[in-house]
Amino acid sequence: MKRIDWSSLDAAGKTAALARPAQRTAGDVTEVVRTILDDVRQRGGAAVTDWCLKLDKAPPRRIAITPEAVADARNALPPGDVRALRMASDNVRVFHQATRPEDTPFVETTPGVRSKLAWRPIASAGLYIPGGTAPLFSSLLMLAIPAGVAGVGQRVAVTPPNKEGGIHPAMILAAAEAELDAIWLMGGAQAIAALTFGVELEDGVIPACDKLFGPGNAYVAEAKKQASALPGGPAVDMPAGPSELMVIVDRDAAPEIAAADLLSQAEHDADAQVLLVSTSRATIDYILSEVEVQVATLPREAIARASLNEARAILVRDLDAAAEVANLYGPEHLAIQIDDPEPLVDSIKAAGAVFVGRFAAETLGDYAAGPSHVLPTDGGARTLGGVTTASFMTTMSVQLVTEAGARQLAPIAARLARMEGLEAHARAADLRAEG
Ligand SMILES: NC(=O)c1ccc[n+]([C@@H]2O[C@H](COP(=O)([O-])OP(=O)(O)OC[C@H]3O[C@@H](n4cnc5c(N)ncnc54)[C@H](O)[C@@H]3O)[C@@H](O)[C@H]2O)c1
Ligand SMILES: N[C@H](CO)Cc1c[nH]c[nH+]1
Ligand SMILES: [Zn+2]
Repeated sequence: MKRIDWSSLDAAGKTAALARPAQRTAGDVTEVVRTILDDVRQRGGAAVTDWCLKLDKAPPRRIAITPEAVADARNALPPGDVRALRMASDNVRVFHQATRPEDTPFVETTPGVRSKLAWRPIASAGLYIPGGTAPLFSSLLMLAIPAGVAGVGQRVAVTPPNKEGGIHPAMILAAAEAELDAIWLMGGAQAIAALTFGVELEDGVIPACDKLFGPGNAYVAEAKKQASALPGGPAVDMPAGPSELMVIVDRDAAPEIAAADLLSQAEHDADAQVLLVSTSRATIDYILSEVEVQVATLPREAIARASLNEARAILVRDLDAAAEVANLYGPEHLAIQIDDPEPLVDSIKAAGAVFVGRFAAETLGDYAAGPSHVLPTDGGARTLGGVTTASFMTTMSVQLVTEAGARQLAPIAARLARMEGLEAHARAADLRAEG
């Protein structure tokens, strides 16, 4: 872990200290992804199949979420796993139902001129569920449930096959909880390409989707970025790449808790980044030695250690400086483990999700608290929030004008139109002013 003394840095030094590390996988990611997207654009389903075989050793496959498939999946899991999945789904659904945006009331700006904002679901959403190194069925809940609550017409979910070319039973149960009728086994940039262009495959047709959602590794994140830049390409939710966690602690923090939280995100990916920020050098020392103890016991030790190479331990003078670090970095997750955390929470302006207090483990948010864990990485939190039902919706204004309203407002609009030199606009307004 790199150690940084924040108060010794000038502005350029601070920016450099918080720069995201070059991703280990970065090398030729841009070019590889461009090649895959071009190929799928030109050759459609045949190209998707070739890339799936080449990269994931299994052809794309449609898994129907039938009652039999769900029963098999349930039988394959211990009852406690099934209950946990049900509880997580319920919490995600309850949270998203309660936070689904509603139409605003009408606002009368001029007597007889009333407008409101109306929310509408998008028609189709492509949902990418990561599965390269772990089957993240929790991400399925975090995308497909909010999309369903929003009322999206068509939800198309994709996830990579496991090492045996199959699917984890929990993925099927999660799909059933989210009321999906199918999930496609395909991953990486080729899956994003399929959702972008729409393709015909042996098992059926994947439609081109209006907007693509979901987290993923560097290939997936780059593919979403390139797809959205294509003329007429899909919208995308946000950069949601390798996981990030910043933990802010004071001298009273529990080292084993802070260390466990840092490792919980480090174990995601060699490219994940974790940062520790503290007002106390001694606390940083305790936590770093605790990280060493705990990492050696993890099944994904190698991934976590690779991630820790790019971790940061930042000593700050006070909590104002800690807020400065957080707001400059804009972490995907921010955990605040200090005495009296509320004032610091108020000064945070850029984070995907904030976990307040020692009991608020980031892991609870990953699985079961309710809000979606699909959150912006790479500083996206400075301008973007995480996935919500609103991400699957659009607003349109609805404008109602009475005759009396038009008499008052049309002359103003006509005048402004003529000031802009737009005579046809002005005449359309004039006709209303005349009644
Ligand atoms: N920001 C968020 O909200 C959030 C949420 C959950 C997970 N995540 C992140 O999602 C990521 C999941 O990554 P993952 O790798 O386990 O699964 P993944 O599904 O994102 O990626 C696996 C796919 O990558 C492709 N791929 C792998 N190596 C390749 C290569 N050399 N060339 C071309 N394509 C290649 C394969 O086709 C494979 O199907 C992690 O980084 C995790 O931190 C982020
Ligand atoms: N921490 C991830 C988001 O960065 C989400 C996740 C899924 N499963 C476990 N964690
Ligand atoms: Zn996680």
